[in-house]
Amino acid sequence: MNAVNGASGTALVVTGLDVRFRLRGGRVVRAATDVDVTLRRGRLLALVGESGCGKSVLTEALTGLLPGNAEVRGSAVLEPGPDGPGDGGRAEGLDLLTASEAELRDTVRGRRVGLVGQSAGTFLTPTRTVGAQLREAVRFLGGTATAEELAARAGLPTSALDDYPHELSGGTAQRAGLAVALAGDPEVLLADEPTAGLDRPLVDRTTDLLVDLAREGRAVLLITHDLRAVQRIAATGPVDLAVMYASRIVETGPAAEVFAHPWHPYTDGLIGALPGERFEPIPGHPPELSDLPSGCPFRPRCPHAPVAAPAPAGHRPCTDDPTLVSHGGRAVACAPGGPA
Ligand SMILES: Nc1ncnc2c1ncn2[C@@H]1O[C@H](COP(=O)(O)OP(=O)(O)OP(=O)(O)O)[C@@H](O)[C@H]1O
Repeated sequence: MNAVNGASGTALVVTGLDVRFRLRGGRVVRAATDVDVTLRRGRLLALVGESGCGKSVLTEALTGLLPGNAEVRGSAVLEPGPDGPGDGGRAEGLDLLTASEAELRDTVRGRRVGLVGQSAGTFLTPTRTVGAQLREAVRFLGGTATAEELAARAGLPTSALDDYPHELSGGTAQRAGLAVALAGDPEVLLADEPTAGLDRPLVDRTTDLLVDLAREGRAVLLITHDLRAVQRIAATGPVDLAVMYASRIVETGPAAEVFAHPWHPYTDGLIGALPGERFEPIPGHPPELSDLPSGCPFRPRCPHAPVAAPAPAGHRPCTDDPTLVSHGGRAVACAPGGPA
């Protein structure tokens, strides 16, 4: 195992991703708007934002699992693997948004892009042991690791290989799901709320594992509501942060830097709401994605918006522009708290 050993560089580049759901009656839900995200080998990208802002839709778009009423634009290029062109001999990368279902099934899902979901244990077949299912996943995906090696990699006790899924605790089931996701030795790992429902020590163990998997050379996307968990791993790990609001990324950058100096007022509000920080919730609610305002969707909740007083000393005036702009290794929309 470990086709990814110590790899670095870009693994997956999402550019201008738009996802819209057309509903009966003509209503349109904008679940992703002009999303730019880069996953790098050797790093974990934590994607945070309030419920319903479009985080899961991103992973569904990347794995070709969006429902039939979705309209998708943009690109999501899976770069050639760390060992060169690899699957299909492609040197130019594979756009996951236009790849055929057969290509995604036969060369991408599980093999190059692994998926870990919430309650990972629930997708395991109830009538077969975890070990049997792990061995089958390795065979099917053409992996080389043994079930025991995968268990060790995912922090799953070897004794759990003889258990049936219903015999696993929540944390052990989550690690079983992680072991299955690693069966094809994917270079990209998408983890959507993998710590939901776990207690704090298990949250810490799971997030530490994901950081370790990134350190080995994988590109890891962690979607979570748990900003506190991200703050903890950001202190020492190779962790980037992307903050999503109302279908748009509003700020990205190295997580430790963003936590120390958030530029976007929404990022500042999320961090300020943490226990140990100001512990103040952001007033108001996110807008309906089927009724987004023009300009900046955060404007109605923003303390720096034009309706409020003129920009306080040391802050730039609100631009009402939701476009993400790069500043060095970071990018931010508007940024009243950002670089002058
Ligand atoms: N098939 C669908 N048809 C219509 N709207 C959808 C569909 N799937 C998702 N949505 C909408 O897209 C938006 C984004 O959903 P998504 O699940 O990505 O949010 P999220 O940020 O992951 O939320 P949470 O943190 O609660 O999981 C939501 O408003 C959701 O209602």
